[in-house]
Amino acid sequence: KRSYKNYPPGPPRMPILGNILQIASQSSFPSVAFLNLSKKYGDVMFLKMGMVEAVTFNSPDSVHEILHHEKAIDRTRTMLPLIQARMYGKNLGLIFSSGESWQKLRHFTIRTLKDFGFGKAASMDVVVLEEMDKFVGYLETKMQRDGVVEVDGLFNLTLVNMLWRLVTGINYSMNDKKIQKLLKLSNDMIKNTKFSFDASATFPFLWHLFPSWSGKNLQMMNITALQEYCRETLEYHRRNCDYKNHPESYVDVFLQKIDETRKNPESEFTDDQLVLCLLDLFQAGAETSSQTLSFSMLYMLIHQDIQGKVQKEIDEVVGKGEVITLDMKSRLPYTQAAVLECLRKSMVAPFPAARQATDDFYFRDYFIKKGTIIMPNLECVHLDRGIWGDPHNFRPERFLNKDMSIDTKLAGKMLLFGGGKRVCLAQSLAETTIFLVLQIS
Ligand code: HEM
Repeated sequence: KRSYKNYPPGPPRMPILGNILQIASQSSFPSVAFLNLSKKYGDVMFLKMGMVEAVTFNSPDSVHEILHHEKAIDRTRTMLPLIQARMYGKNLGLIFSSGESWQKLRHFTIRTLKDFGFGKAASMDVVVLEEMDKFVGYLETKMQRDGVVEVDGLFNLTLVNMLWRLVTGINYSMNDKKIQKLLKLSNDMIKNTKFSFDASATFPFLWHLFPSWSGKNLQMMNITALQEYCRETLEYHRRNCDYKNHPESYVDVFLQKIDETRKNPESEFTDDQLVLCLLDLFQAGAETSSQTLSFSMLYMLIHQDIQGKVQKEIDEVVGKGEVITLDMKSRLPYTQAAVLECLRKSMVAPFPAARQATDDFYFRDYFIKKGTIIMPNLECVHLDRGIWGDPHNFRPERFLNKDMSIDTKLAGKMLLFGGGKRVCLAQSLAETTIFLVLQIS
């Protein structure tokens, strides 16, 4: 029998279910449920969800500390069958991989994408403006034809195109049926994976025993289709591009690396790794930014007065017939503040992909056992009264100093992109595209 001595406090556990019912009774959003429970049990809280043992962190200090903790860097691939299947049962890719292989691939990916203009003002301006041109054209046609557009997922393709031009060199049209289907599959997959209550995580044996009921069949179908698409992309480049002499994208440089290291059985650069890196960039890149933009659009629609102030500032700075570019950012402080407030309020990923304790350790006076799932609740930071005063209000002015400069200290308190060594590798790209896309829309 497990002894829970010195573990962080938490609600009493029921046999088999653990704390699932207590969590579900609080809210269908785990981040809100954890925050509510933490008011009674403390900011660092032990929870059992079926077979999963987790520690959640629900205050800005504890979240910050655990994100940077050296024993909480690894992800949880080994215990989640869905993630295992996604990674062909190996330690592959960028999001769920760990150890030296993850470190090398992360480093390679950041460096290579930067070489192709990732996050650089001049190249991002061009890519974003071209894609937004296509987007606006698509919107106009759709409005003329149907009279309405659905905002959910509206930005997905535009954002994938911005990213995919750097990653693969491919540029899809807004009406491309194949990419639309893949985006839908990816979207469905993310929506169907609710970590805390997902049978694949909490009761893996149910997932295997009842593949249809538990959603296993559907998830596996989606994941296989996405993996195949990434493999086709790789093969297309191998057959049709002069990647050896003129690499024109991340995929081309990766293929060069595969060739260079082919004789080394320990090499990180393999076909499966490239498939997983593409899959990770595709899934992480499309959904998060797109959801953030959809929410931002909603906030702007609800707060017409703020939208009016943003428009006025843009009209004063950007001349007639001129297009907005990143170098104008410093002359648009109110607009910057409004974008920051949109980012603070939208919080589309309240939990980073879960991490796992690599070893036994003590956090404050609490014992955390090797293998425990680590769940920092990022949302609690964005809702903290101590930091924001009135966190539930939409108020861009909070980010402005008296002299209309941005309060960078306050902006730095946001944790939308996680933190520590596993911080989102595309933070600057995401912030840049969101700033430009919002202003152009
Ligand atoms: C608004 C947009 C975005 C948000 C809110 C977001 C948020 C996050 C968060 C919270 C994490 C986990 C960090 C941690 O564990 O501390 C993460 C990781 C990651 N994100 Fe993003 N992200 C966004 C856009 C993107 C884009 C555009 C890409 C693609 C280029 C991307 C690629 C990744 C990858 C590959 C990781 C895994 C990094 C690692 O484990 O080393 N993200 N992101």
